[in-house]
Amino acid sequence: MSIDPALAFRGTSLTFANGTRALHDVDLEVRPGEFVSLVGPSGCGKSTMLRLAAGFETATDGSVEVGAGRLGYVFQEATLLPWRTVARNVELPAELAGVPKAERREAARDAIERVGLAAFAKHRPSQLSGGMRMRASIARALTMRPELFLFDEPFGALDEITRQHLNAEVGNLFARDGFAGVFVTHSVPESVFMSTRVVVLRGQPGEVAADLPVPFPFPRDPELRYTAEFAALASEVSAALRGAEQEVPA
Ligand SMILES: Nc1ncnc2c1ncn2[C@@H]1O[C@H](COP(=O)(O)OP(=O)(O)OP(=O)(O)O)[C@@H](O)[C@H]1O
Repeated sequence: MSIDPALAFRGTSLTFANGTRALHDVDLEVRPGEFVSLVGPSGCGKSTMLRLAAGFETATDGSVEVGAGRLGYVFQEATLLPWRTVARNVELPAELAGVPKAERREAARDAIERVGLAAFAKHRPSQLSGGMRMRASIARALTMRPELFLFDEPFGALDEITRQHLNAEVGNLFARDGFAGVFVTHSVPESVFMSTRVVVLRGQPGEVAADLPVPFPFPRDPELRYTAEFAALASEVSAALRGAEQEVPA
């Protein structure tokens, strides 16, 4: 018996009201237990795909199906409220959803613990590093126990070491919780390290140019990055990306 996809784009196209064609006839399924990275040239529609999955945009042709389930969304910016502590920021989605106080405090405590921020729960965002703010943002999404977890280039502004730590931590969360993940990035090594599949898009309008499985088991050791198998796959993704960037837009 096949499992229903957590997310499916079926012949999906989106043209914005101003005439910009962002996506053209995209077919992509993400199943529970898959972590799919989207890479592609700037403007090829990666963020638009996440916004469609979250219901912030509507397809102009084809459909976007999201399996019945809870959604987590982590943005490029941590988007924390500066006047609230980490704990109060993390409990905000549950608060807005009307979850009773004791229950949402417990969920926030658990999520903060899991991203390694327990000692900073009472700090305000301005007292944290960029990496810690992003951890808080991930914890906030975790409180909703997402079955589909969307990441819009969350680590682009971080230094390389912090980024690699967070790559491994999100990988551990994925290995433990088994959500379906969709992760937008401009980094080829990050896409390979994080994913069970890398989807390369070309634009504009955005279309799927390549879909490459990544066979390494989870949890993944950061040292994986220095193996020959990893280098071979990363160079395959880079080649597909170079091909996608050279194509003349329609
Ligand atoms: N609300 C909007 N109205 C009109 N055009 C839009 C809107 N949002 C995005 N676009 C356009 O749609 C195209 C796809 O944008 P999108 O942000 O999805 O690309 P992206 O691949 O995520 O880019 P980047 O890698 O630079 O973040 C771009 O040409 C962008 O300018």
